Amino acid sequence: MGCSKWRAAFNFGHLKAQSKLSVLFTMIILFTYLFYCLNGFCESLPRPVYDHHTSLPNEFILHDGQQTEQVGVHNASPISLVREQSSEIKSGAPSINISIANNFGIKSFPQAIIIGVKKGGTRALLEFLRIHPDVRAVGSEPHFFDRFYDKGLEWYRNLMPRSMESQITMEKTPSYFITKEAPRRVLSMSRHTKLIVVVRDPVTRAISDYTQTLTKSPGLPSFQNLAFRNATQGLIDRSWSAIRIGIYAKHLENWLRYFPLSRFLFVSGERLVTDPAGEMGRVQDFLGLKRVVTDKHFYFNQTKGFPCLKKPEGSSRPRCLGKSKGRPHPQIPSEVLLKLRDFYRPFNLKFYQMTSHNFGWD
Ligand SMILES: Nc1ncnc2c1ncn2[C@@H]1O[C@H](COP(=O)(O)OS(=O)(=O)O)[C@@H](OP(=O)(O)O)[C@H]1O
Repeated sequence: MGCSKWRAAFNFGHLKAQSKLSVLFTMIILFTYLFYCLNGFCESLPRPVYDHHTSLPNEFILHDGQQTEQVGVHNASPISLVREQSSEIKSGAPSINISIANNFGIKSFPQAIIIGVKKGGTRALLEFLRIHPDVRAVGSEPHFFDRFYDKGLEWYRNLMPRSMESQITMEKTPSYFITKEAPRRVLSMSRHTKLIVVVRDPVTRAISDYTQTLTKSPGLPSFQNLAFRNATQGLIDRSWSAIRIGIYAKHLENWLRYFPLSRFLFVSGERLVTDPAGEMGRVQDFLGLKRVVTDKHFYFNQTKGFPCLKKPEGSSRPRCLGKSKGRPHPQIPSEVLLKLRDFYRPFNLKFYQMTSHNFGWD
């Protein structure tokens, strides 16, 4: 009798230990699975290409003529992100995409793109935006919608940094604004894409553009030699890209064939220098972001002659943009400048009308 009691007690104890063991085992499996998922390994499962537009669940979005159903919301944990650093902000050299391992979140198509204009202040805008915790951006210019479109949307999405549900993905490629096919291509990715254009006085922009080319090719003819088709008649050479890019009204007309004006934000390149916080306020409102980037993030660097960041992302030290941003321009004869101003005036006025915004270049 005593023996059978002891045997029953032993069996019960054995069962208890077994169930404890199985609970422990299940928990180990669960934790391992969770750990792997949080590190992004679950993402290697095949997934459809979809538009990350949280406000439009289950909407059908066009991808180059094909319809793809948007699949639910993303599961992501709110863990702080290590961001990519743009080398441009440090050295002024063309940006190298230094991707620091960050396996949280997913790679989404950009919901907002800085589409132009070249030499408008696009790098400054992107770096200022990257301070915002809800913005994830590619450091380098992907040039997908102009140069690499044949690589396909998946290639493009893979270039994007991982982002959380609450964050927006962005990129900047200023040449999109003047690329004829770009608006149709962006539309086929998502008609909800927000488009930001940083515009600057086209005359200063042209000189800035020329200055950049001059640093790469020091033997370049003078600005006036390139700007005029016939110097004596004062005929401007519109085929020169430095001139052509500044005809903003013409390029915008092309974009407006595909996107409504409400999808655009025009940022003043001049105000981005004189009042970066004010302009950033407009940008954050347009992107539906909390106004996190404010005047406390900027200081005016007298030596550089431009606003710099007090504490850019991933750094505790103040930082200015590199040497290629804010270069001194060559002196251009005043009669050349006058002719250029006359040339651009009607286009500028048209651009003011189209955007309902007077940028004050005339
Ligand atoms: N904060 C700050 N620091 C430095 N530079 C600034 C800043 N804000 C605007 N800018 C102006 O940005 C101009 C370069 O424009 P982009 O960045 O659009 O150039 S690029 O198209 O990407 O090459 C650059 O043109 P240049 O002055 O001709 O070098 C600057 O005038």
